[in-house]
Amino acid sequence: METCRRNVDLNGGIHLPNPHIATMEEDVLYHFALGTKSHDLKKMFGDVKFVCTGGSPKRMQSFAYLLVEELGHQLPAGQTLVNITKATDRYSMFKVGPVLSVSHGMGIPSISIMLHEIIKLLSHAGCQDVTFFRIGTSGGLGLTPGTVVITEQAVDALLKPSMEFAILGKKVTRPADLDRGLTNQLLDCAMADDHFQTVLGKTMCTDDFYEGQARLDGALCDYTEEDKMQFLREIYDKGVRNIEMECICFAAMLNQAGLKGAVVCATLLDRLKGDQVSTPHEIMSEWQQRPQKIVARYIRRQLGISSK
Ligand SMILES: O=P(O)(O)O[C@H]1O[C@H](CO)[C@@H](O)[C@H]1O
Ligand SMILES: O=c1cc[nH]c(=O)[nH]1
Repeated sequence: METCRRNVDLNGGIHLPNPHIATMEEDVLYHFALGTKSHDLKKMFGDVKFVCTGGSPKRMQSFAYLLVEELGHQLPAGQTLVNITKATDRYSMFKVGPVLSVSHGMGIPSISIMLHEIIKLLSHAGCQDVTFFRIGTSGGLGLTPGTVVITEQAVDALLKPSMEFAILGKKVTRPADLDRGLTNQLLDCAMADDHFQTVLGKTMCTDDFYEGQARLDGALCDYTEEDKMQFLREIYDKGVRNIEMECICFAAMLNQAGLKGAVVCATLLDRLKGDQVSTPHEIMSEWQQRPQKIVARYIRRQLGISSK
């Protein structure tokens, strides 16, 4: 079942809900160091069908290399993938066939800027039927660390399934629904012989890693351990299975733009058992690859590439 509205322009491409863009002589995508006059966006990006995003520039680079293998993509002899946004250090962006792998930084302001510019980029490029994925990390609730959570509903830090934007000095509330059909198709990409679990759950999005996520180990804290545990148990009882810092904005912006997307995150710890992220780097790096594997399988299926 599809739960999001679809938005296409008369040519079947991505329709921008902002009427002002069509009146502009040039659109500079400042944080990507790209633009409609300086670059042939159609030629560079016209075939994009999937946008995969996550906070860390390096993670998105390694995901791009995973895709090179998974999609059987041929790189010219001796060449490496190019960071398309190398003229700026705000975000990194790699293209592997029809997939863009882009970093979004940490938190809502950072992912919001990236999404504005990537949605405009895809529209300028005339892309059609693009699916978005946030491939991330999170703190789990009551799950074995390393478990992958596919978000069935994004909620804000007050458990609301919508995002409040402050626009022209007023609160504007936008729904943050994700596409149920896509979520279920992703769950179907989890394999019985995966050595990790993949589950569906609500994902809470906060504006802060420490007090915002009920941690006791930030520089500031004026609540007790009992307060913390009561809060975490309460949100667990309401279906929250992981906490991160971008999903509500990702879901609300895509929803508003009529685009479909999914959020797939590895859990790095069980927040019912602690606050510090202290698992050895190699183990965490393997956990971070788990959502990538699920999404890569989905993309392979969509492209009709048989399973290995
Ligand atoms: O999923 P990634 O990009 O790792 O992001 C998660 O990790 C960061 C905090 O460490 C936050 O941005 C949170 O959402
Ligand atoms: O606990 C965690 C771990 C990763 N990312 C978060 O936002 N929280």
